[in-house]
Amino acid sequence: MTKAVVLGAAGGIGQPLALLLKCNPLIKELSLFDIVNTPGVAADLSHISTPAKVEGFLPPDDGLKKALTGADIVVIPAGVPRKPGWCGVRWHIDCLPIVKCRDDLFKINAGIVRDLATGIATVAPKAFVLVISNPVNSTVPIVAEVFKKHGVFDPKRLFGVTTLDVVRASTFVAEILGDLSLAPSISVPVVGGHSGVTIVPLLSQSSHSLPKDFSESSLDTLTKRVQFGGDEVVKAKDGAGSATLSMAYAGAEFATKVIKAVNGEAGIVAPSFVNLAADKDGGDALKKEIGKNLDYFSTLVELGPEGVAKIRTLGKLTSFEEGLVQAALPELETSINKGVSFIETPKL
Ligand SMILES: NC(=O)c1ccc[n+]([C@@H]2O[C@H](COP(=O)([O-])OP(=O)(O)OC[C@H]3O[C@@H](n4cnc5c(N)ncnc54)[C@H](O)[C@@H]3O)[C@@H](O)[C@H]2O)c1
Ligand SMILES: O=C(O)C[C@H](O)C(=O)O
Repeated sequence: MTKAVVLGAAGGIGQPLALLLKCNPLIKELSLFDIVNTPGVAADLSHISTPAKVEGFLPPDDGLKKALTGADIVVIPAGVPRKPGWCGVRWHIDCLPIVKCRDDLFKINAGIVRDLATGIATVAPKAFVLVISNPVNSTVPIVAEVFKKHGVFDPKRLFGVTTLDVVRASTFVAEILGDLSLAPSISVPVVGGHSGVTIVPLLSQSSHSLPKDFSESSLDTLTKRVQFGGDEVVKAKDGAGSATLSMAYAGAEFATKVIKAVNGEAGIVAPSFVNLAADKDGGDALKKEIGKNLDYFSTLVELGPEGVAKIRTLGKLTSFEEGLVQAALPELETSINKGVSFIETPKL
C-alpha cells in the first residue's frame, strides 16, 4: 500500500502532478498539502474513478502533520517559479525582459523547503523524498541537513528530481531523428545538476545515435538546448511562470520508478541528484572520475527497495562531454555549499 504526498499541490506543477499520481494504480492514498486551495483540488480529483483515496490539507489544524502521517513517498514542488525579469523579491515593472537563473529563487524557496523538510523529518522520517523545488542543487542539500539535524538522514531515500532534463533530451533527439514516436524509447543520461551549465547531457550515450553527419556545432546547439530548456519555457510563458506540465509528467515518471523499485521490481535505473554517500563505493568512484570531492551529483542511479541501491559512474565520455562536466563543477559546488550553510548558519 503506497501513500503519496504532494507538498505544494495546488500549484502549476502540483495540480497536474497530483492528477497523474491519482491515475497511478500503485498509489492507494494521495494527500495534498499547500498553503491554499487543496480542499478544492482534492475534491475535484477524488471524483476520478481510480483507487487512490485523495485528501487535501491546509496549514491550520496541523494540516502538514496530517498530510504526512503514514507517507511512503513525498514529492515537493512547493515554492516560487522563475519568471522573466524575476528579481527575487517581487515583479518589477522596470525589470529587464531576461530570464534570471534558478538561484534567484533561493531566497524564498530555501525557507519553504526547510520548513517542509522539518515536517517530514518529524512525521515521516522513513519516507522517500523527491525534491522538485528550485534551485534543486541547493534545496536537496537543505533537506539533507534538516534530516541530519533531526538524526534521521538516510541518503538512500533523498532524490533531487532531474527527470525533466532527461525527458527534454529524449524529445529533442527524437525531433532531430525526425520521428517523435521514438521519444518514449529514447534514453539519454543527463548528469551533473539541475541548472544551466550544471545540466550535462551525455549525448554520446544516447540509446539512439544522432545522425552520422551531425556536426560539432549542431551538437553544441543541442547540448545548450537541453541545458537551457527551462529558459525556453519561461520565455514562451511570458510572465506566467516556468515549466509545469512537462515537469508534472517528469515528476510522476520518476515517482513511479521509485515506487516500483521499492515494491521490489528489479532493473530500474534513472538519473537523479543524490547524496553520494547513498552508495559509498559508487559515490567514491564517481568523485574520482570527476576529480572533485562533491557530496552531491546527478548521475544514473540503480533503484531498489531501500531507494538508492547503486550509484553508477559516468562511463566513457567524449572530450566535449568531459569539458562540460568540468565546467559544471564550480557552480555545483557553490550551490551545494549554499544549501548546506543555509541550515548550518541560517542568514535569511
Ligand atoms: N526540478 C525541476 O526540474 C523543476 C521544473 C519546473 C519547476 N521547478 C520548480 O518547482 C517549483 C514550483 O513551480 P510551480 O510552477 O508549480 O510554481 P507555482 O507557484 O505554480 O506553485 C507553487 C505552489 O507552492 C505553494 N507553496 C508556497 N509555499 C508553500 C509552503 N510553505 N507549503 C506548501 N506549499 C507552498 C504555493 O501556494 C503554490 O501553490 C518552483 O521552485 C520551480 O522553479 C522545478
Ligand atoms: O527553468 C525553470 O526555472 C524550471 C525548471 O527548472 C525547468 O528546468 O524547466
